[in-house]
Amino acid sequence: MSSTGDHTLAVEGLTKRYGDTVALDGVDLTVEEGEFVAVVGPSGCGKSTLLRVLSGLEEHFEGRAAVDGVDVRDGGSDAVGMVFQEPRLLAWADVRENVAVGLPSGVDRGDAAARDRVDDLIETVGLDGFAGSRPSELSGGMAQRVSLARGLAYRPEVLLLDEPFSALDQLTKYEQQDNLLEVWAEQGTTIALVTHDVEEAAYLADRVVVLGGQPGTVETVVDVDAPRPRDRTDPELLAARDAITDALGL
Ligand SMILES: Nc1ncnc2c1ncn2[C@@H]1O[C@H](COP(=O)(O)OP(=O)(O)OP(=O)(O)O)[C@@H](O)[C@H]1O
Repeated sequence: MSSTGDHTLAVEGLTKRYGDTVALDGVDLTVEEGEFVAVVGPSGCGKSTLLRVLSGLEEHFEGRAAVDGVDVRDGGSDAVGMVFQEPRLLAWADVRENVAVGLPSGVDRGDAAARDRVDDLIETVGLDGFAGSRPSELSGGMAQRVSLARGLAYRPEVLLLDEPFSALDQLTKYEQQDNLLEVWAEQGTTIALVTHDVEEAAYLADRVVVLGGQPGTVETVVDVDAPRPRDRTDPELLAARDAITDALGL
Protein backbone atom coordinates (compact mmCIF):
# COMPACT_ATOMS: atom_id res chain seq x y z
CA MET A 1 0.00 0.00 0.00
CA SER A 2 1.12 3.52 -0.54
CA SER A 3 -0.97 6.63 -0.34
CA THR A 4 -0.38 10.21 -1.28
CA GLY A 5 -2.03 11.38 1.93
CA ASP A 6 -0.35 12.59 5.10
CA HIS A 7 -1.04 9.41 7.16
CA THR A 8 -2.54 11.44 10.01
CA LEU A 9 -5.82 11.22 11.92
CA ALA A 10 -7.70 14.40 12.77
CA VAL A 11 -10.96 14.88 14.62
CA GLU A 12 -12.37 18.31 15.49
CA GLY A 13 -15.48 19.03 17.49
CA LEU A 14 -16.79 15.52 16.88
CA THR A 15 -20.26 14.95 18.27
CA LYS A 16 -22.07 11.71 17.52
CA ARG A 17 -25.63 10.98 18.59
CA TYR A 18 -27.62 7.76 18.37
CA GLY A 19 -31.18 9.02 18.85
CA ASP A 20 -31.21 10.59 22.32
CA THR A 21 -27.87 9.05 23.25
CA VAL A 22 -24.89 11.35 22.85
CA ALA A 23 -22.00 8.92 22.28
CA LEU A 24 -19.31 11.58 21.73
CA ASP A 25 -19.50 15.23 22.66
CA GLY A 26 -17.12 17.71 21.04
CA VAL A 27 -14.06 15.45 20.80
CA ASP A 28 -10.81 16.84 19.39
CA LEU A 29 -7.96 14.48 18.57
CA THR A 30 -4.95 14.50 16.30
CA VAL A 31 -2.62 11.59 15.61
CA GLU A 32 0.55 12.46 13.73
CA GLU A 33 2.15 10.35 11.01
CA GLY A 34 3.84 7.32 12.58
CA GLU A 35 2.46 8.06 16.02
CA PHE A 36 0.92 5.36 18.24
CA VAL A 37 -2.02 6.66 20.23
CA ALA A 38 -4.18 4.58 22.58
CA VAL A 39 -7.71 5.53 23.60
CA VAL A 40 -9.04 4.33 26.96
CA GLY A 41 -12.19 5.07 28.89
CA PRO A 42 -15.09 3.45 30.72
CA SER A 43 -17.49 1.17 28.90
CA GLY A 44 -19.94 3.13 26.75
CA CYS A 45 -17.87 6.34 26.59
CA GLY A 46 -17.69 6.21 22.80
CA LYS A 47 -14.33 4.58 22.04
CA SER A 48 -15.66 2.25 19.34
CA THR A 49 -17.83 5.04 17.98
CA LEU A 50 -14.73 7.19 17.51
CA LEU A 51 -13.06 4.44 15.45
CA ARG A 52 -16.25 3.82 13.49
CA VAL A 53 -16.41 7.49 12.53
CA LEU A 54 -12.73 7.49 11.53
CA SER A 55 -13.14 4.35 9.44
CA GLY A 56 -16.04 5.91 7.54
CA LEU A 57 -18.72 3.61 8.94
CA GLU A 58 -20.80 6.45 10.40
CA GLU A 59 -22.44 8.90 8.07
CA HIS A 60 -24.16 11.24 10.47
CA PHE A 61 -22.10 13.23 12.95
CA GLU A 62 -21.23 16.82 13.74
CA GLY A 63 -17.71 18.21 13.41
CA ARG A 64 -14.90 17.01 11.22
CA ALA A 65 -13.06 13.71 10.90
CA ALA A 66 -10.22 13.17 8.46
CA VAL A 67 -7.89 10.25 7.89
CA ASP A 68 -4.77 10.41 5.77
CA GLY A 69 -5.67 14.02 4.98
CA VAL A 70 -9.02 13.00 3.46
CA ASP A 71 -12.36 13.91 5.03
CA VAL A 72 -14.16 10.67 5.89
CA ARG A 73 -17.32 12.10 4.33
CA ASP A 74 -15.46 12.41 1.02
CA GLY A 75 -14.98 8.67 0.83
CA GLY A 76 -11.93 8.46 3.11
CA SER A 77 -8.55 7.06 2.19
CA ASP A 78 -7.70 3.55 1.01
CA ALA A 79 -4.58 3.65 3.21
CA VAL A 80 -6.68 2.87 6.29
CA GLY A 81 -7.11 -0.55 7.87
CA MET A 82 -9.46 -1.43 10.70
CA VAL A 83 -9.51 -4.40 13.05
CA PHE A 84 -12.90 -4.71 14.71
CA GLN A 85 -13.69 -5.70 18.27
CA GLU A 86 -15.42 -8.89 17.01
CA PRO A 87 -13.32 -10.93 14.57
CA ARG A 88 -16.01 -10.97 11.81
CA LEU A 89 -14.45 -13.93 9.99
CA LEU A 90 -15.95 -15.65 6.96
CA ALA A 91 -17.46 -18.84 8.41
CA TRP A 92 -17.08 -20.89 5.24
CA ALA A 93 -13.43 -19.96 4.67
CA ASP A 94 -10.34 -21.34 6.39
CA VAL A 95 -7.76 -19.24 8.26
CA ARG A 96 -5.56 -18.81 5.20
CA GLU A 97 -8.48 -17.56 3.09
CA ASN A 98 -9.68 -15.27 5.88
CA VAL A 99 -6.27 -13.63 6.13
CA ALA A 100 -5.95 -13.39 2.32
CA VAL A 101 -9.17 -11.36 2.22
CA GLY A 102 -7.12 -8.55 3.76
CA LEU A 103 -4.60 -8.40 0.90
CA PRO A 104 -4.85 -5.21 -1.16
CA SER A 105 -7.22 -5.43 -4.11
CA GLY A 106 -5.38 -6.20 -7.29
CA VAL A 107 -3.07 -8.71 -5.59
CA ASP A 108 -3.43 -12.20 -7.06
CA ARG A 109 -4.10 -14.39 -4.01
CA GLY A 110 -2.73 -17.42 -5.81
CA ASP A 111 0.56 -15.65 -6.43
CA ALA A 112 3.55 -17.20 -4.57
CA ALA A 113 4.53 -13.89 -2.92
CA ALA A 114 0.97 -13.35 -1.71
CA ARG A 115 0.79 -16.88 -0.32
CA ASP A 116 4.12 -16.35 1.48
CA ARG A 117 2.85 -13.09 2.94
CA VAL A 118 -0.28 -14.79 4.25
CA ASP A 119 1.74 -17.69 5.70
CA ASP A 120 4.15 -15.22 7.37
CA LEU A 121 1.24 -13.36 8.95
CA ILE A 122 -0.32 -16.60 10.18
CA GLU A 123 3.02 -17.46 11.78
CA THR A 124 3.39 -13.94 13.23
CA VAL A 125 0.09 -14.26 15.07
CA GLY A 126 1.09 -17.70 16.33
CA LEU A 127 -1.36 -19.77 14.30
CA ASP A 128 0.91 -21.94 12.17
CA GLY A 129 -0.70 -25.35 12.04
CA PHE A 130 -4.18 -23.79 11.85
CA ALA A 131 -4.02 -22.36 8.31
CA GLY A 132 -6.57 -24.91 7.11
CA SER A 133 -8.95 -24.53 10.09
CA ARG A 134 -12.40 -22.98 9.87
CA PRO A 135 -13.49 -20.24 12.31
CA SER A 136 -15.79 -22.73 14.08
CA GLU A 137 -12.69 -24.75 15.00
CA LEU A 138 -10.92 -21.80 16.63
CA SER A 139 -11.08 -20.33 20.13
CA GLY A 140 -12.15 -16.69 20.57
CA GLY A 141 -8.52 -15.64 21.06
CA MET A 142 -7.41 -17.51 17.92
CA ALA A 143 -10.18 -15.91 15.87
CA GLN A 144 -9.11 -12.50 17.16
CA ARG A 145 -5.56 -13.17 15.96
CA VAL A 146 -6.83 -14.18 12.49
CA SER A 147 -8.65 -10.85 12.39
CA LEU A 148 -5.45 -9.02 13.33
CA ALA A 149 -3.48 -10.86 10.62
CA ARG A 150 -6.17 -9.92 8.08
CA GLY A 151 -5.87 -6.26 9.13
CA LEU A 152 -2.08 -6.34 8.74
CA ALA A 153 -2.20 -8.12 5.35
CA TYR A 154 -3.20 -4.86 3.77
CA ARG A 155 -0.09 -3.08 5.11
CA PRO A 156 -2.23 -0.06 5.92
CA GLU A 157 -0.43 3.21 6.56
CA VAL A 158 -3.06 4.13 9.12
CA LEU A 159 -4.35 1.36 11.36
CA LEU A 160 -7.44 1.54 13.59
CA LEU A 161 -7.56 -1.22 16.21
CA ASP A 162 -10.58 -1.84 18.45
CA GLU A 163 -9.49 -3.97 21.42
CA PRO A 164 -7.49 -6.37 19.23
CA PHE A 165 -6.06 -8.34 22.17
CA SER A 166 -9.03 -8.46 24.55
CA ALA A 167 -9.70 -12.20 24.14
CA LEU A 168 -6.07 -13.30 24.55
CA ASP A 169 -4.46 -14.92 27.57
CA GLN A 170 -1.75 -12.81 29.21
CA LEU A 171 1.25 -14.51 27.60
CA THR A 172 -0.23 -14.46 24.09
CA LYS A 173 -1.31 -10.86 24.66
CA TYR A 174 2.26 -9.83 25.49
CA GLU A 175 3.56 -11.67 22.38
CA GLN A 176 0.99 -10.03 20.12
CA GLN A 177 1.63 -6.59 21.59
CA ASP A 178 5.32 -7.01 20.79
CA ASN A 179 4.51 -8.24 17.26
CA LEU A 180 2.40 -5.16 16.70
CA LEU A 181 5.22 -2.92 17.91
CA GLU A 182 7.56 -4.63 15.42
CA VAL A 183 5.15 -4.03 12.54
CA TRP A 184 4.71 -0.43 13.68
CA ALA A 185 8.47 0.16 13.88
CA GLU A 186 9.15 -1.52 10.51
CA GLN A 187 6.34 0.09 8.55
CA GLY A 188 6.02 3.45 10.31
CA THR A 189 2.27 2.89 10.61
CA THR A 190 0.08 5.52 12.26
CA ILE A 191 -1.96 3.67 14.89
CA ALA A 192 -5.02 4.47 16.98
CA LEU A 193 -5.81 1.61 19.36
CA VAL A 194 -8.84 1.36 21.64
CA THR A 195 -8.35 -0.72 24.77
CA HIS A 196 -9.73 -1.32 28.26
CA ASP A 197 -6.30 -2.35 29.43
CA VAL A 198 -4.41 0.52 31.07
CA GLU A 199 -1.14 -1.43 31.18
CA GLU A 200 -1.45 -2.21 27.46
CA ALA A 201 -2.14 1.42 26.61
CA ALA A 202 0.93 2.64 28.51
CA TYR A 203 3.20 -0.08 27.12
CA LEU A 204 2.26 0.46 23.49
CA ALA A 205 1.44 4.12 23.00
CA ASP A 206 3.28 7.41 22.64
CA ARG A 207 0.20 9.15 24.01
CA VAL A 208 -2.89 7.84 25.79
CA VAL A 209 -6.15 9.70 25.32
CA VAL A 210 -8.47 9.19 28.27
CA LEU A 211 -12.13 9.58 27.40
CA GLY A 212 -14.50 10.20 30.26
CA GLY A 213 -18.08 9.52 31.06
CA GLN A 214 -21.15 9.35 28.93
CA PRO A 215 -21.18 11.22 26.63
CA GLY A 216 -17.53 10.75 25.74
CA THR A 217 -15.30 13.79 26.06
CA VAL A 218 -11.51 13.96 26.26
CA GLU A 219 -10.71 13.90 29.98
CA THR A 220 -6.96 14.16 29.61
CA VAL A 221 -4.04 13.06 27.45
CA VAL A 222 -1.11 11.26 29.07
CA ASP A 223 2.27 11.37 27.30
CA VAL A 224 4.26 8.16 27.73
CA ASP A 225 7.91 9.16 27.64
CA ALA A 226 9.48 5.75 28.38
CA PRO A 227 12.21 4.95 25.82
CA ARG A 228 11.76 2.18 23.23
CA PRO A 229 12.18 -0.72 23.10
CA ARG A 230 10.29 -0.66 26.35
CA ASP A 231 10.76 -2.63 29.48
CA ARG A 232 7.41 -3.49 31.07
CA THR A 233 8.88 -2.66 34.48
CA ASP A 234 10.21 0.78 33.48
CA PRO A 235 9.22 3.25 36.26
CA GLU A 236 8.13 5.73 33.58
CA LEU A 237 5.58 3.21 32.32
CA LEU A 238 4.35 2.62 35.84
CA ALA A 239 4.01 6.39 36.32
CA ALA A 240 2.03 6.65 33.05
CA ARG A 241 -0.24 3.82 34.21
CA ASP A 242 -0.87 5.63 37.49
CA ALA A 243 -1.68 8.87 35.65
CA ILE A 244 -4.16 7.05 33.36
CA THR A 245 -5.73 5.19 36.29
CA ASP A 246 -6.14 8.47 38.21
CA ALA A 247 -7.74 10.14 35.19
CA LEU A 248 -10.17 7.22 34.95
CA GLY A 249 -10.99 7.68 38.63
CA LEU A 250 -10.00 4.07 39.43
N1 LIG B 1 -25.60 1.55 16.75
C1 LIG B 1 -25.94 2.13 17.91
N2 LIG B 1 -27.20 2.47 18.18
C2 LIG B 1 -27.54 3.07 19.35
N3 LIG B 1 -26.67 3.39 20.31
C3 LIG B 1 -25.39 3.07 20.11
C4 LIG B 1 -24.95 2.43 18.90
N4 LIG B 1 -23.60 2.24 18.98
C5 LIG B 1 -23.23 2.75 20.18
N5 LIG B 1 -24.29 3.24 20.85
C6 LIG B 1 -24.26 3.89 22.17
O1 LIG B 1 -23.27 4.88 22.13
C7 LIG B 1 -22.52 4.90 23.34
C8 LIG B 1 -21.05 4.65 23.03
O2 LIG B 1 -20.89 3.32 22.55
P1 LIG B 1 -19.46 2.71 22.14
O3 LIG B 1 -19.68 1.31 21.70
O4 LIG B 1 -18.77 3.64 21.24
O5 LIG B 1 -18.72 2.73 23.57
P2 LIG B 1 -17.36 2.05 23.99
O6 LIG B 1 -16.62 3.05 24.82
O7 LIG B 1 -16.64 1.51 22.81
O8 LIG B 1 -17.88 0.86 24.90
P3 LIG B 1 -17.19 -0.54 25.27
O9 LIG B 1 -15.92 -0.18 26.00
O10 LIG B 1 -18.18 -1.19 26.18
O11 LIG B 1 -16.94 -1.29 24.00
C9 LIG B 1 -23.14 3.85 24.25
O12 LIG B 1 -24.07 4.49 25.08
C10 LIG B 1 -23.85 2.93 23.27
O13 LIG B 1 -24.96 2.33 23.87
